[in-house]
Amino acid sequence: MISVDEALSHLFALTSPLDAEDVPLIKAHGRVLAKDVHATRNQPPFTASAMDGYAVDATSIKTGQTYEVIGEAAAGHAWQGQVGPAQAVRIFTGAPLPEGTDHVIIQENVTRAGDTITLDDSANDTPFVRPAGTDFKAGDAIRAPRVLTPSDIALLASMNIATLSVTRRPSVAIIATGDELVQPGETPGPDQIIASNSYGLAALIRQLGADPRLLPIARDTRASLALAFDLAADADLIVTIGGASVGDHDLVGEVAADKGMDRAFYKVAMRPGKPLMAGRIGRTTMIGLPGNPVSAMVCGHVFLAPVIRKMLGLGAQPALRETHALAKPAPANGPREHYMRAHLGPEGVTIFDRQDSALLTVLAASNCLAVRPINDPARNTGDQIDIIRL
Ligand SMILES: Nc1nc2c(c(=O)[nH]1)N[C@H]1C(S)=C(S)[C@@H](COP(=O)(O)OP(=O)(O)OC[C@H]3O[C@@H](n4cnc5c(N)ncnc54)[C@H](O)[C@@H]3O)O[C@H]1N2
Ligand code: MOO
Repeated sequence: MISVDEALSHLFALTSPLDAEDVPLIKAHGRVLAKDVHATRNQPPFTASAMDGYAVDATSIKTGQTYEVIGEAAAGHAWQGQVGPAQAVRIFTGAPLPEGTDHVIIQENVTRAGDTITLDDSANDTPFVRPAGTDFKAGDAIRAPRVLTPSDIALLASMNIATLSVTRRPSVAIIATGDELVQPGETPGPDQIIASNSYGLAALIRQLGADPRLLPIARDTRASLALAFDLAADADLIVTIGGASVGDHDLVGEVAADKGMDRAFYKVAMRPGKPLMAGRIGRTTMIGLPGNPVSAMVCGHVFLAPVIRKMLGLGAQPALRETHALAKPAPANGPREHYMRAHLGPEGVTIFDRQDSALLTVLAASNCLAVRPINDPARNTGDQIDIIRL
């Protein structure tokens, strides 16, 4: 058995970042920027008013000063001309400041009579202008790689970037295996259960920015599994679920070998997730996850997520860990790294008592995995412990 770190290194060696494709800005949210982007203009492109009021020359401002209002500037409608001493231009938020002005007096601070305004004593020193290029300047960069957020999309739009280069979404084929499985919504026989892992993993894969493809459930026969592998052949990543252990009906390893899998490893010193396997079939990486529902989901967070991030060009990093205090004592750990279902709250980390890898209710109640190193001794309330957020 190899360690979790060794398994991850093997998985990173099996995968490379995918190529890039161009997408319109409206489709770019959540995608990974593949090439640096440079602003094509300054923002604002001119010195702009930040308020509704009157544009004047700042040196003229004093209580009681009067100005003749000689024109109007609105957003999208600059006032052309030169503003002289004792003159002002009516101005609105977003309008370019006219020549000869560098200050906006907000309209609340003047008294207007016809075309004359008089400054109140409440006029202050704040210029209420946004100099050209205060937000960004032409040539300023947004660096790749980066998962594009809604804020990034707004900034890219402002930079006048209509199309951008993003990493292609990995296509991930999911093969659930087992005679006992039916799809959600079907009527199970008395000895059948519902395929849950495939749906949970598909959700995780989509959340990570990849495209999950659910294949029909493969039955516990070589022919059915072989057909599923053939259907998955054009995927970037094949994920099988179940059939990975040592039972007579655990055929995934054998059929993958028939399909030419170059196996990188089988079995990892972790709980849950021991019967994990991985390798390459042609150009496609294959990860065989254990069938127990919680095992499959934990392996999804610990292995699948870092692999997908690497394929997206986000680097080869294990799942992010944080350290928090235990809210409750934890028993000693054994010879496998243990990813314990737990809840992180204001009081700290509470590890659930029930850790059976078939309990999806416990997983759903968890918001993190508490990571216990091999042979970690018993821990007390207040001890620091590593967690991975779910
Ligand atoms: N003698 C041994 N038996 C087992 C060992 C072992 O080392 N020696 N390891 C155990 C561990 S740990 C795990 S994990 C399981 C994993 O076995 P498989 O990957 O072969 O999984 P299956 O036997 O196919 O299924 C296990 C369990 O999970 C259910 N299952 C499978 N697929 C799904 C799915 N898509 N959705 C929901 N549930 C699923 C399946 O019905 C079984 O109940 O092996 C132990 N045995
Ligand atoms: O390792 Mo199994 O994945 O413990 O349930």
